[in-house]
Formats: sequence, C-alpha cells, structure tokens
Amino acid sequence: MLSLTNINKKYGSHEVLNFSDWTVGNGIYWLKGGNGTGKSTLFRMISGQIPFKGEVQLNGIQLRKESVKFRSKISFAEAEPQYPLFITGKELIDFYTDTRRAERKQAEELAAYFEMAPFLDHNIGSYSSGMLKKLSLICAFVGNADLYILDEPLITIDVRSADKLYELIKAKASQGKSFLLSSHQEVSNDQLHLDQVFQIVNKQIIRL
Ligand SMILES: Nc1ncnc2c1ncn2[C@@H]1O[C@H](COP(=O)(O)OP(=O)(O)OP(=O)(O)O)[C@@H](O)[C@H]1O
Repeated sequence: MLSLTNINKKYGSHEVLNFSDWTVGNGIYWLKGGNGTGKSTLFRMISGQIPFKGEVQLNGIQLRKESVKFRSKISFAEAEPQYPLFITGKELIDFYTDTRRAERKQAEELAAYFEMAPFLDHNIGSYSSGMLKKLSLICAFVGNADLYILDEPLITIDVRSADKLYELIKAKASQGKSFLLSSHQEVSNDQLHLDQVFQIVNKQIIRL
C-alpha cells in the first residue's frame, strides 16, 4: 500500500501540489492530467528525488525515516531519461544491475525481450529516442521492486514494444507488484486492466 499524507510541493513560490491524503493498494494505477499539472513532480517526490513537505509510506516503510530501504522498493523511469551519451547501453544496465544486486541474466533477458541486445555495445549517444526509452524501461525492470513508477512509458516506443510493455506489466502485477503510470495516450482495458484512474486537478489527486 502506498500512502501520501499532508503533501505540499512548491518550486519557489509556485505551488504545484497540495492535498491531505492519497492512498492506493496494490494494483495498476494510471495518473492523468494536462501538461504542467504535476504528474512528474508527484512521481519524483514518491521516488525520493525532490524535496517536499509531507509523508510518503510504502508497505509500512516511511520515505523520510528509512529512505534507503524505501528507495530499494521503488523503481522509477523518467518520462525523458537523460544518461551520459558516451557510455554504452550495457554499461548503464550493468550499473543498475550491480546497484540493485540483481542478476545479469535478468538484465540480459529484459534486453532480449525489448529487442535491444544488438545495440547494447553502442554508445547511448547513438540511440534513437525509442531505443533510449526502451533502455530506460529495461533499467526500470532490473531488480525486484514492489512499486514501479513509469512516467510516460509509451512515448516514442513502437506498437510492438508497447504491447511487450503491457505484457510485462501484467506479468509483474500478477506477482503482486504495483504500478503508477502516466500517459497522455489513452490506455484501453483490453491492453491493460487498470485498477483505478486518477487525475491531478487544482493541485489535488482526484479519482475518476
Ligand atoms: N525543476 C523545476 N523547477 C521549477 N518549476 C518546475 C520544475 N519542475 C516542474 N516545474 C513546474 O511544476 C509544474 C508541474 O510540472 P510537472 O513536470 O510535474 O508536470 P506534468 O504534469 O508532468 O506535465 P507534462 O504532462 O507536461 O509532462 C509546472 O508548472 C512546471 O513548470
């Protein structure tokens, strides 16, 4: 279970989020909201990347009190991932694999699944935007998180890769893993059974 309490997030004097409580159980959740409403901000807060006021708790572990343990339970893929352009895809994946104490075999299987294996020895600077996105998804799935936060996972990837992503999400969800997704594209229930859809409106998260 993920719960956020007494949340306030400002950039300088610009207040982006302000709400008292948001709780979700295990499941697949989609967060909607127009440009600039605060989706990426919310995801960065939950994954412990930016400062904010309030409490975030995942399965009884508090972000502030046990930040290392908390972060080990969460995997976050940025909407527009930025990596050093001079390292190879393999070097980046190895970094994630080692940091999360995951097995190389898992990373290799993910790279093969997303059809990225032939490009892993190339510098990231040579990747297309779709390849870069798939690399970030591989990195997100390496390890064994409880909550996967995927910010705009569908942008730039082709239909085949999107279908593969849906299958992977379904497989992980069936193992009890949770997902927070954002997408400006519609996600139909045929592609992915969403447990709930939320929207950020006026600095608050509302249930649709
Ligand atoms: N680092 C930052 N410094 C200052 N303001 C920021 C920063 N990041 C985001 N903002 C502002 O916070 C608000 C929310 O931005 P955020 O990126 O969270 O929105 P979003 O819902 O993810 O938007 P989009 O759908 O366009 O990706 C916007 O007004 C944005 O300008």
